Amino acid sequence: MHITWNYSLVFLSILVAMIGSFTALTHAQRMRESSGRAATLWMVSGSITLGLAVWSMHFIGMLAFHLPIPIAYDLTLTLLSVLPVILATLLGFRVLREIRISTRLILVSGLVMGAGISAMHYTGMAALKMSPDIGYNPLSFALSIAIAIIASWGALLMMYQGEHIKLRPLLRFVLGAVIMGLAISGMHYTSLLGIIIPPGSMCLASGLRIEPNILAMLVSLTSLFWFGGGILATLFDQRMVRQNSLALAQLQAAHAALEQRAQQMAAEMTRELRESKGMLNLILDTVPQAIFWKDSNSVFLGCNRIFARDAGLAHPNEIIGKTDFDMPWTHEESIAYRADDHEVMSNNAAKIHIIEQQHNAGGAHIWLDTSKAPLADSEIFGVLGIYENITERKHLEEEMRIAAITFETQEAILITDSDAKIMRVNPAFQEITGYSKEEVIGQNPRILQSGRHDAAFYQAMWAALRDTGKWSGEVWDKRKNGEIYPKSMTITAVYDDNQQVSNYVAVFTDISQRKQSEQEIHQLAFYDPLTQLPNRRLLMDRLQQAMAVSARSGRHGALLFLDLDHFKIINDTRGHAMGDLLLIEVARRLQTCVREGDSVARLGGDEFVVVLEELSSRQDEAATLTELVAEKIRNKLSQPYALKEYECHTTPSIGISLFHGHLESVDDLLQHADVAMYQAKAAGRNAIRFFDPQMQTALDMRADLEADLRHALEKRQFRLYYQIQVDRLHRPLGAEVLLRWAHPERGLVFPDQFIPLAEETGLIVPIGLWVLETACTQLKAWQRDALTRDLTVAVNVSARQFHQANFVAQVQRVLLESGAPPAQLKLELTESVVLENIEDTIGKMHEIKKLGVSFSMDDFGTGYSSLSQLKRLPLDQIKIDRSFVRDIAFDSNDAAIVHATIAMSQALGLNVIAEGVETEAQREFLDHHGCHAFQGYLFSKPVPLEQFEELLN
Ligand SMILES: Nc1nc2c(ncn2[C@@H]2O[C@H](COP(=O)(O)O[C@H]3[C@@H](O)[C@H](n4cnc5c(=O)[nH]c(N)nc54)O[C@@H]3COP(=O)(O)O)[C@@H](O)[C@H]2O)c(=O)[nH]1
Repeated sequence: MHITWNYSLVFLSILVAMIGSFTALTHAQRMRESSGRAATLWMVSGSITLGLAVWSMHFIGMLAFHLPIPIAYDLTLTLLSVLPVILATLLGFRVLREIRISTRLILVSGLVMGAGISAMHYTGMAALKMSPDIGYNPLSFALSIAIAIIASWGALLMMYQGEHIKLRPLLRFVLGAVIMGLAISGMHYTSLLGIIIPPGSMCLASGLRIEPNILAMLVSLTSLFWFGGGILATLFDQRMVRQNSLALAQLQAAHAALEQRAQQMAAEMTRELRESKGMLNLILDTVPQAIFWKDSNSVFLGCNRIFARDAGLAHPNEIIGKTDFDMPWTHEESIAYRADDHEVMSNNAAKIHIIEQQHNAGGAHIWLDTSKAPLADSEIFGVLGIYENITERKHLEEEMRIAAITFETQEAILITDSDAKIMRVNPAFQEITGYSKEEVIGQNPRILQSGRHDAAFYQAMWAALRDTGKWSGEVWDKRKNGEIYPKSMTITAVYDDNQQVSNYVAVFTDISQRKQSEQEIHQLAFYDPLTQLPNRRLLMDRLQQAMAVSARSGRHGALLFLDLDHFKIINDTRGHAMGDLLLIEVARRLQTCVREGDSVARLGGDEFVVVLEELSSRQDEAATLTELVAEKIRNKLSQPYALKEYECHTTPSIGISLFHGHLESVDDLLQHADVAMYQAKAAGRNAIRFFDPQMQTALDMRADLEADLRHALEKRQFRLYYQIQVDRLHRPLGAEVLLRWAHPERGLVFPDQFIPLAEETGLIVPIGLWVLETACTQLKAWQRDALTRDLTVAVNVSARQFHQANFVAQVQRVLLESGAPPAQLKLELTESVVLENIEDTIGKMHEIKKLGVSFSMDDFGTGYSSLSQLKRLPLDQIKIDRSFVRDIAFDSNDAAIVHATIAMSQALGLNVIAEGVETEAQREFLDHHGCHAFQGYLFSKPVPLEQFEELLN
């Protein structure tokens, strides 16, 4: 079908498209420059404007399109065709609202808008309602759509990415509008160029049928009117915006001026504030206390330098935002601080002088005096704290407290001024001296002097104080009651800052007790507690001194060793208490016998030593003088002793050893005197003997004897001799076994020579047992012979042997083992054996008697046993000592003693036997006076067993 064109309308359509595009783009620009609802309004109006521009261009373009058939437009579709383009533009403009418009956004927006334009066009074409339908050349169809999209992109790129093109914005807008207008109209006419309307086609639309030129004019005018309104609105809005901008600029200028002024004022205020803050900080840092302030949550807001230093911070500002738990003090301390904060804030009341300890940053333990107060304006917003480090003060207080306590000590303290005038005394001083402080303050300490020290003593004291500032020593002073007492004192001079003595402090203790204890200890250590005489230790010391003196002076000295004769018997018979009294009296008498420079000592028991000094340079003279003293002593000690109700007698045996310098040792000297004393004893007691070298020989012999004795038993050197005991008709009653020592060199040694030694060394115990065993074995052997079957055997038992704890068991065992008849065994005990621990003796004797063994009291009359004691002993026989028998015929005393002994034995129902019977006269006397059993050389000496048995035959 042939198509013709009205080119005026074509031109008009393109113009409308461009003007509409321009209007729409200005709206789009306003949209971007506005915000909120205004932007939306511009977006909608721009979309409608572009839609209208496309639609008007299409409509005018279609009026320029002439077909040879009548055509009309379906009104509804024609009107509806505007919607796709409006909607697409809305969508495209919405994209353009973004602040930053990227190329991608432009591509999207252009695509949408191109699609909208195309949609509008082909919808508008459909409004023709051609029959058959209009066909489209596919190439022109595609090209039309491409032109719509590409031209839209071009317009938008020009608008929003065209800043590189050096054009004024308005020109860019115009160019954009031209491109957009070309896009719309290009699309339109490209599409129409490819339109295919077959011949015979008919337009079925029944729309408006108005003169196309008039309609074109109407549409054009309406559109242009719209576009003009739009441009006006844009211009108005721009103007408004410009005015607003101007107003804004003015406002901003005013604001800037105001701000500048404000800044000036702020700077000024800041400067002033800085100055005042600086002053405040200066004040805070100058205050000698630590200051801090916290908010209501106990978070630090600030502090001064002292606090910062205590907290270990380099600068006070570092405290801000920290809490106590960030500080170096302990967790517990932090809790306590926060509790104080809370208390202060909740009570709205200050808390002052909280004395507390804290661990500061250096780890030191310090004392703080803290005060806290609430910080408030309209309400409490924090707490202000201030504290002072009072550690020094605390230490001072502590020292003063200690000093005060020290002053209350047990030691007396006296403080004087530099002139020695008493200023202060403590309670201990008052207690020790008896003076109240009122009595002594203002006085000179010399009121305490006892007078025991001379002026030199005090001069030395003051000299020491002057030279060293100190004196200590022991002083004898006087109490108020006049009692003189020793004290241990230290005086210290106190100096002032100018090194001048300001005070003297004397500290002393009463050492009376100590002195007394020392004295007691000394007494115990060096003196015999019973007699108060020097003991062995002190004697040795004095002896050393005496020898030293002798060495210097060349004069002889003498050592007298005394032993009381038979003291043991007195002790045992009269009791130890009486023995003690005797020893005390002996000591007293001894002291009266010597000069002041001489010494009397007690070695122990009944042994005393006297040391005589400075006798003479000649030995013979010294010996004579010593003998005189010894004689005096012997005489004095031999006088009766009245001990309570008893009268006692004793005599001393005195051994003397002279000394001259250090020729011999102290021990040797003592031993020599001891040996001499034994000589005196051996000489019958109550005697005086000087030590001489022969004595030493005897001593050595004794040592040799002891060595031999120790091996005698094992070497079977002992023998038993038997001495017969007979009745008045000379019939054998039995025998006393007597010990002999058959020594290979010494020959036959008699008991007197070794029994005392055996007693001393304890060897008597095994020896005595051997005697008992041998005697019992013999007794048993004799049972086999009628001649010997009834004989008794008497065995001597020594003290040491008898007092063994197991002596009874020993006898029992020996009897059992030997099979000897106990009734024929007789044990001979001496008085000294019996009287030593008499209770034990009686007990043992009873036990042995129960075994069937009998007892004979040996050497009767030589001891000190009393009748009352004898009565208690379970004796069977009394043996009259040979010393009484010897002179029985000549000595009436001995005769009387023997007579009395026999009578007493008879009275007590005891047998009596006499030993040492050597003559017929003695035998007759004894027999005549009632003693009918005899032992002595008259009948036989002690003989070996074989001779004894021969004797029986
Ligand atoms: N503990 C023990 N002591 C014993 C033992 N054997 C002896 N002794 C004691 O030794 C003392 C001396 O004994 P001894 O030298 O044997 O003298 C005895 C007789 O020989 C002697 N005696 C006897 N008759 C006479 C006499 O007529 N004249 C005279 N001059 N001497 C005589 O007497 C001694 C016996 O004395 P006694 O024992 O008192 O009966 C002696 O005292 C024994 O104690 C022993 O084994 N154990």
